[in-house]
Amino acid sequence: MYTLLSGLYRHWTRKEEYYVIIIGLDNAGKTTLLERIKSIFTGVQGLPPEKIAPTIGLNIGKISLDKVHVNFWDLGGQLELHSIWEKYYAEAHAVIFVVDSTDVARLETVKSTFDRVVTSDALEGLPILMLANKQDVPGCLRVEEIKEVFNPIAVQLGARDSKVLPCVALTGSGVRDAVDWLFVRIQRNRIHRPPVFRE
Ligand SMILES: Nc1nc2c(ncn2[C@@H]2O[C@H](COP(=O)(O)OP(=O)(O)OP(=O)(O)O)[C@@H](O)[C@H]2O)c(=O)[nH]1
Ligand SMILES: [Mg+2]
Repeated sequence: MYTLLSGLYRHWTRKEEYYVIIIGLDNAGKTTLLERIKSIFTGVQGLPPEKIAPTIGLNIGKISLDKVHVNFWDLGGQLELHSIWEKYYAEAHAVIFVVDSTDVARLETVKSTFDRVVTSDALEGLPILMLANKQDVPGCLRVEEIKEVFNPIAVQLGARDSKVLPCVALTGSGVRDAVDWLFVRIQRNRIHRPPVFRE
């Protein structure tokens, strides 16, 4: 009886955890986004933008939504760091791919990088959210223009959930919508990539 009750108690009180990787080229605004997510969802002020340096290793953030923990892994975007991303794919439940909407010169590099990400076997079926960041900068690529560029690649996305959303990581505009969109999709995809359960 005791075993049954303690088993039920453990079942009820265990916490579900999901992992989201934040990737994209260097300077896209990934760490700024992570700090903004922390500020919005934990109420604890994240690092101010002027204190954020280029990421070499990994930055971690954790938020709770409806008693579910969502962990964010923000990885460095410099080209020589891209091979490290793959080490996190197997444990990820979703991908946020951040694009610098002002960086027209590197669109081809963004395309080939995104192409490698969406065709990676380890990420197959996972929700992918592309964030068109820095929408506050006059003259930047608008979401519709970015969608046009990435539509040919999106064909390879198959039946998985994917979306392009605008955001301004610097001010937080669009960040809540982005996380809300992702949260619904990772839960919807839980049969294919179940959460981690923590006691
Ligand atoms: N105007 C504007 N600038 C932004 C925005 N988000 C980030 N930035 C700036 O872009 C620069 C790079 O931001 P980071 O967050 O360090 O970029 P990152 O993608 O983490 O870069 P790596 O760690 O090198 O991969 C910083 O100067 C930020 O202040 C935004 O929404 N608007
Ligand atoms: Mg960074």
